[in-house]
Amino acid sequence: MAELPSFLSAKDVGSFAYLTIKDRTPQILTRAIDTLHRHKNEFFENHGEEGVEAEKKAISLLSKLRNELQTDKPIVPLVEDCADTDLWNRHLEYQRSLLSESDGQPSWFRSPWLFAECYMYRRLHEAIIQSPPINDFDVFKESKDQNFFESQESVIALCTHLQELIRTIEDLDENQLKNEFFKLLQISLWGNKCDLSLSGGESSSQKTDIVNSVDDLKRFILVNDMEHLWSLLSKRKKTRKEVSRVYIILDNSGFELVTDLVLADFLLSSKLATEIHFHGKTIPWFVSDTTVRDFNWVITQMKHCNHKWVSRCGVGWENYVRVGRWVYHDHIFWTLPHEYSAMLQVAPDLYAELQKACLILFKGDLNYRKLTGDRKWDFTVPFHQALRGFHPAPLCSIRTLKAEIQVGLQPGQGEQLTASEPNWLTTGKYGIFQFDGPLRCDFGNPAGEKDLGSTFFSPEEQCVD
Ligand SMILES: O=P(O)(O)OC[C@H]1O[C@](O)(CO)[C@@H](O)[C@@H]1O
Ligand SMILES: [Mn+2]
Repeated sequence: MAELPSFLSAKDVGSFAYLTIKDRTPQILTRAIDTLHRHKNEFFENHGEEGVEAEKKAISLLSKLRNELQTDKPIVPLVEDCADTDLWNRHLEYQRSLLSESDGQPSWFRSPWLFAECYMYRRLHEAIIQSPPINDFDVFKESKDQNFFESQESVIALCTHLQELIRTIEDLDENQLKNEFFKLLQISLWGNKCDLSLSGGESSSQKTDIVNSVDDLKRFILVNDMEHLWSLLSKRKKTRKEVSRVYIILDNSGFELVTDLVLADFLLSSKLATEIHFHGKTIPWFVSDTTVRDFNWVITQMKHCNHKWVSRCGVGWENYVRVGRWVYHDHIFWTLPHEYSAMLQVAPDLYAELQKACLILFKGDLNYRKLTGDRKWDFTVPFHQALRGFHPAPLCSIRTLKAEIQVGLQPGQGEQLTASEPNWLTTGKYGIFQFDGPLRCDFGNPAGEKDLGSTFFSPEEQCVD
């Protein structure tokens, strides 16, 4: 068997991974320290002197962390006992085992980028939980909320569009329904431009009219498997006897989350799905990723908004959650450093859960890095191959490109882009809908039993009618 390509790593001086570890992560830690400082009075009001002492402790732990990172110290085991501590420390052992004696210890710049970057967010979390009584404080909450408020106009435009669509949805013919599906998919794709870790935590909200920009942006979609998604869901709708679950593995809160919820609403309203299962993060992650608090906060904000259609969305979505047509899940696996090909081994319960889906949508760049193992694949390697056995159900990555990794391109396509735009992989300007899985519609029966790790075929390998 051919050897696997190596991991992206900050040891490649000048690479995007290197610049992230060198510049962006210390900047994120500095902002976290500033945020704690700014909340000092609030900590005092809520907890008295104890709150102020906790703030000092968290700041000193974060400064120490920043120093370890900037001086490329060895990566040390986690100390605080949590549900995931053992898995993290075992993974660190595994990283050690990959190095030869002359390589020394895994360190910030010498480790795989995916591991080092995830570890940074996990250590940041450790600093907070080691500082009671402020151990529940989310240092990124403020910027996530700000992103939502700054995107107000786009949120209004999007909700107005959705409510008008729902009003006439029964009158739409197949083709019109498909066009609307494609439009909302693309809005959800471009919503992924708004993450806050690429900008080092700086504001990155949606200010342009996204509903009317999708046609102009189409030329920036490098892999477009939207037709597969339509074919899968519409076929299933026609033949359906029972539930059709679509899983959305969420990425960023704020505007991106609204685009995902709008898409989720459309999937139910159009009867392309009967249940939506969202997966979020259990801890603050990559600055802007969605936790259960963010999920509930966005819906509540929308419900109380004084704009009629925004509030209509909020009320409807709260109701979907109440009646169980929208289900929110989280799992520690999503904030481990493991690639998804390890899920079956590391989190078999989550793998089994994902097998109940008829389609899984993976939002965002980090999910793509974990799907493909964050390796230096050739641009033309098939997506199916890069997934290395991760096939719980038909799946699609919806991602704007923000890391030096992309598979499944046409021969020459990547090279051409590199020649004309050297930074095409990392600016978020380009996007993909990359699908893997059978186009049969009999998957994802929650009651039906399936073998763990059943073999799937990529669309190229099967007859599609
Ligand atoms: O929110 P997303 O789309 O997963 O993007 C996060 C991306 O931003 C970065 O943190 C930029 O450093 C990438 O490492 C990461 O893949
Ligand atoms: Mn993110």
